[in-house]
Amino acid sequence: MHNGTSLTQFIIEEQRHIAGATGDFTSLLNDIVTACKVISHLVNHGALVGALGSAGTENVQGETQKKLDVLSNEVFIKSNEWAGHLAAMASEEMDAIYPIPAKYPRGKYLLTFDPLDGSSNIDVNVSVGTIFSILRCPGGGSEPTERDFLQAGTQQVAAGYALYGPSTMLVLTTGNGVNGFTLDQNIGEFILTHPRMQIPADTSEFAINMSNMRFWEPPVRRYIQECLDGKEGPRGKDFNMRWIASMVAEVHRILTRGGVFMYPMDSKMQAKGQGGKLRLLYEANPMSFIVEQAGGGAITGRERILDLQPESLHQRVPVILGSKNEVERILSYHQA
Ligand SMILES: O=P(O)(O)OC[C@H]1O[C@](O)(COP(=O)(O)O)[C@@H](O)[C@@H]1O
Ligand SMILES: [Mg+2]
Ligand SMILES: [Mg+2]
Repeated sequence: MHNGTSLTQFIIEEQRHIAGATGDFTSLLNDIVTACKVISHLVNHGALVGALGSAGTENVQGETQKKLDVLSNEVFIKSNEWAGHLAAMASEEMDAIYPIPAKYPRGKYLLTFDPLDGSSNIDVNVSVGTIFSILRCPGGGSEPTERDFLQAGTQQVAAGYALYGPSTMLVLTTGNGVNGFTLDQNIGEFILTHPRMQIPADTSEFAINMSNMRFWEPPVRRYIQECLDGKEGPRGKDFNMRWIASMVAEVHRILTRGGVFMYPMDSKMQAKGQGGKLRLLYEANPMSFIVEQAGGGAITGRERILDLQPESLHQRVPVILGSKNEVERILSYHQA
């Protein structure tokens, strides 16, 4: 595929290599893309469309929802519930699964999504995103259940994210590499600008929320300390640090120039009985699929994320992903 190809064209081409894919998959992806375009408009217009501030409600994770969390969730539901490709959806902002209402036909796919990622950055005009993952519904989709969503990340048919930054981009994998598209606001179409994205195996850049340092496990503390020791330390080279607090923006930086992103397990979360910060089904799994398809690695610290068997819809896991050699080094520190 050459630069300048539209996303619509690209999706039709991609469908050709997916076993059993019919037009359903193509138009499902197009509906998701439409939802991201609408959310991009809301993000870009912020206060002008009343999209800033708190919604005054809490989601199942006990987090205060932002207006844009709720608005983006509604946009995703409205764009994807009517066309007959889905059996059900699941979202960060909805406690239970959302079976497609009886007034619409049901289809063979399941969609999980984080409608607005990086919510703490909305009101300060820093890049945010949307993350999504597509699964097949066991049993064809007539009576979908929560259990149907609890599939290992290796079962994903496709995954992607939209990044609402200086430009709006969409990055997608269907298991055949990773491609990035930029929204041409003039024609309202995503255009292929970043074909076959690859993550460099080595890096000198790490991303972690340092304010949690005193709660980290020894392997993570050792890895970060060695990065901070730089040239004078065992790594023999200096490292730079970044933390945007929007997972989508961190992963996009890593896809573009390498790096390692870490939201590891820590004693504060353990004390709360929490399995991590980020959610397996609609953050860790789709991002791990994309990162692995771009030549990187994605682990919990001790295991490959895509091999995990999900136990619940909003399950949280530790996430360490990015440049392959760094991720393998961090894995070895956990195994040591
Ligand atoms: O506030 P912290 O500890 O920096 O955490 C930031 C992390 O939390 C998240 O914002 C969680 O995602 P949501 O905004 O979708 O809830 C990630 O995007 C980001 O990596
Ligand atoms: Mg998120
Ligand atoms: Mg979110």
